[in-house]
Amino acid sequence: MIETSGLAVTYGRTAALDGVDLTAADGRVTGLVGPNGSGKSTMLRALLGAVRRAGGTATVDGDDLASLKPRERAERLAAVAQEEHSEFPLTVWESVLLGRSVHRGGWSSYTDEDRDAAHEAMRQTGIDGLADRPLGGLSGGERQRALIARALAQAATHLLLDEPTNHLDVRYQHEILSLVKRLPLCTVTVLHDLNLAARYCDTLVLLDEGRVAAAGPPAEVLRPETIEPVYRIAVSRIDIEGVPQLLFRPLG
Ligand SMILES: Nc1ncnc2c1ncn2[C@@H]1O[C@H](COP(=O)(O)OP(=O)(O)OP(=O)(O)O)[C@@H](O)[C@H]1O
Repeated sequence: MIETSGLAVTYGRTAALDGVDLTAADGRVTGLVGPNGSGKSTMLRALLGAVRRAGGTATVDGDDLASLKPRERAERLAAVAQEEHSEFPLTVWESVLLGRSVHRGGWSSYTDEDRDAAHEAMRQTGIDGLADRPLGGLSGGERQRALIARALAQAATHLLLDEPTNHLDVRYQHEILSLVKRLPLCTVTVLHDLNLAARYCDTLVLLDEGRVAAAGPPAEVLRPETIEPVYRIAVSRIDIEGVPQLLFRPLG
């Protein structure tokens, strides 16, 4: 479980997060949604310990994230950032295997268990056929799946994803999110697409200018009267098989 209370992060004079409370339960997908600049990526960075907190608390399974050593943090939290560019010309297989490095001390070599975990992560994300391809030569969608495979190979108990459907075609958007939903992990994911968020997240946290505008099950958060003032666009909602779906009206 990941919990934050009153979490605050500032960049210089900009308050990127201001008093954010979040509870992400085990075995559930928690979606971070909100307009551009509302603080979603900063929230993930704060959970990874990549930005300093200006206030509040952030815990993973009850332990203060700031107190964890890098290796302990990596054993608990795996992350896929929005854009990752490697300086090294790795193949997909080498990149996924790197997810196992957290379990290896110093220069020790990979074990059969590491290789099995890497194979399984590639199978789950549908990239087994790409093992020998250079990471730099993949399409955006293939690359995204390879990065998710590396995070799965890490076998952490908590997964942090920053727009995992970016670059994916509609079929893979659904495939990746349905995979994420099936994982027995505590997942926190940034999503821009509110209709995908409605379908695959158990809980949503709607951020607006660094504050929580609404939090709860998608059906409660995705109300037109909540969404319209935050995104500044008119919205109609229909519910399909109990899942809210939003239609946005053209501006002007
Ligand atoms: N490194 C930085 N230095 C200064 N300000 C930053 C930095 N990173 C983010 N910000 C500011 O912090 C606020 C939150 O940014 P953040 O990237 O967390 O938002 P976001 O919701 O992820 O946005 P997007 O949907 O556009 O990716 C914005 O006002 C942004 O300009």
